[in-house]
Amino acid sequence: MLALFTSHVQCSSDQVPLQDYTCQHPPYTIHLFSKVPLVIYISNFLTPSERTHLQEITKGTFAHSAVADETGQEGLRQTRTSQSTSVARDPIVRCIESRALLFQGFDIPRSHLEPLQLVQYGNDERYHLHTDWFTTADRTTPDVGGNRLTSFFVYVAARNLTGGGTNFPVLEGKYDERWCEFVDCDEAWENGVTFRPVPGNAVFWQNLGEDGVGDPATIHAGLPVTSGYKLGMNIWTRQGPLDERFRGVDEEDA
Ligand SMILES: O=C(O)CCC(=O)C(=O)O
Ligand SMILES: [Fe+2]
Repeated sequence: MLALFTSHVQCSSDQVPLQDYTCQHPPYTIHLFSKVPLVIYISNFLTPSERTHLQEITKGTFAHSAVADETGQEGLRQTRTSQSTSVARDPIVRCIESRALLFQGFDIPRSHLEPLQLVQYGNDERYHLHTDWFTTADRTTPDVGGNRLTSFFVYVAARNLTGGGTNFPVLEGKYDERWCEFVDCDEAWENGVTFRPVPGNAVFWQNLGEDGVGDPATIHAGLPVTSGYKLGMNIWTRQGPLDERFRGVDEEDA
């Protein structure tokens, strides 16, 4: 979460020319996993060229991820050993933002999105059980748009990856074998559900109930990467608009 508060706009000189770019959404496929909480697995949410672009524009910008403790203090914790970075907004990133907004209907403005966050994991790195919604009032003030209404965790890259699935211990497993393409069917029944980190795919879920209260059933973890490399991306939608201070200035909004 540190990234949100140190968000900055970078323009690397080796960026591809974007003048001729037009935003086109890929024909992704949705698989409704759970209605309450709402959990949807999405295939082909990102195109291969978007995945490459995200890696190129964030090269060399990763720092150890910070998490907030119960008192709302940011700190480097053993709970999260991955490295993260905030993604600067450019036309391709804006296209991915638009897709995430459209996925949720026509009613959510761009100002409700936090800057996209990339998270990378090497060997033995993980993110222990947590919720994406905050439990303390000082993390959900109006200037940051309140709490996190929804999350997408998008798999951007996987190189020689074993482990590294996204585990929801409270969700119930499924019986139909077709789920095994998206869910780790070797996971012990009592461990809940582990989504497979397939590059381009994503898991979407709703953190808050209709009453705006955080749903404990959305607790999840990034399981340890037992070999290889995993790169993911958080797209978090707040309940309301974030201040420019946290979102970064967006010329297109002017
Ligand atoms: O790495 C994952 O699979 C999940 C990461 C996550 O939950 C987060 O960054 O909030
Ligand atoms: Fe998370």
